Amino acid sequence: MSLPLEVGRRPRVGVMGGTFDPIHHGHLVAASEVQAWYDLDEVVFVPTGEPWQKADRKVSPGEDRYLMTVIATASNPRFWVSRVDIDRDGPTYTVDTLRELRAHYGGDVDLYFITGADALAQILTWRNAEEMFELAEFVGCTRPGHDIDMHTLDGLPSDRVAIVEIPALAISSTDCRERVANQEPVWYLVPDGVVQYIAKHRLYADVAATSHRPHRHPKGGPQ
Ligand SMILES: Nc1ncnc2c1ncn2[C@@H]1O[C@H](COP(=O)(O)OP(=O)(O)OP(=O)(O)O)[C@@H](O)[C@H]1O
Ligand SMILES: O=C(O)c1ccc[n+]([C@@H]2O[C@H](COP(=O)([O-])O)[C@@H](O)[C@H]2O)c1
Repeated sequence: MSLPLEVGRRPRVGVMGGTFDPIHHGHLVAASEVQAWYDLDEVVFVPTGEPWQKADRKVSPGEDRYLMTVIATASNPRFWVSRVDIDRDGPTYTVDTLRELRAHYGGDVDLYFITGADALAQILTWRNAEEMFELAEFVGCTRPGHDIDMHTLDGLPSDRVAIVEIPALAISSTDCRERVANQEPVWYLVPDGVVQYIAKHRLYADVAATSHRPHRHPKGGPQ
């Protein structure tokens, strides 16, 4: 489902694809910033079905990632969540996502695919990259700890790729999963409803934990 879009101009829609295992405030801030910068009518969040570039690690069931994404985005009238990727069998390719979304809007739409700027450097390894750039413009959000070397953008069509600086949120899903496994808080890193969903469904309990607790300093400091 999506909003009735503004009559009289070609709709502008952001596409925020991600594994969202779990969705966190870094994702939400990126989507919100790009929505504002590009005056987007709406942003559709698309949880990945089978993220083939993450095949070496365990990913939570699509239904859990979909529901957490719905919970996280529910309060924003410009955000909605699509099942196109989790309902498609086989590895998820963005070119298929963009084709399906374009069909959903009847073809007459400008799509903006929102991604971490670091991910842009890998984008030529994605399936049918050339067609992807015809289907959407790509907006890379700068992300703390992932400084972008502009040379990594060589080879990308400059008229279809933009970089947007967003407020620094040093949050990653990996860190959230490790915190849960280690019984450390994820409050305020992910939306409140997502904290509750993770606890209720006992997600990430078996993830290898790495402690974030402060080390006890021999001469005192935080206890
Ligand atoms: N803190 C953040 N700020 C801005 N963009 C982010 C942030 N974290 C992730 N992204 C971007 O959001 C998209 C979806 O990311 P994904 O679901 O893989 O989250 P992640 O935190 O990178 O996950 P993981 O740690 O499991 O690899 C990617 O394009 C990624 O670059
Ligand atoms: O199309 C591809 O080949 C491709 C390869 C890697 C990632 N993607 C997409 O990029 C988005 C972010 O992926 P990830 O793995 O960082 O969560 C998500 O929508 C993925 O489907 C797409």
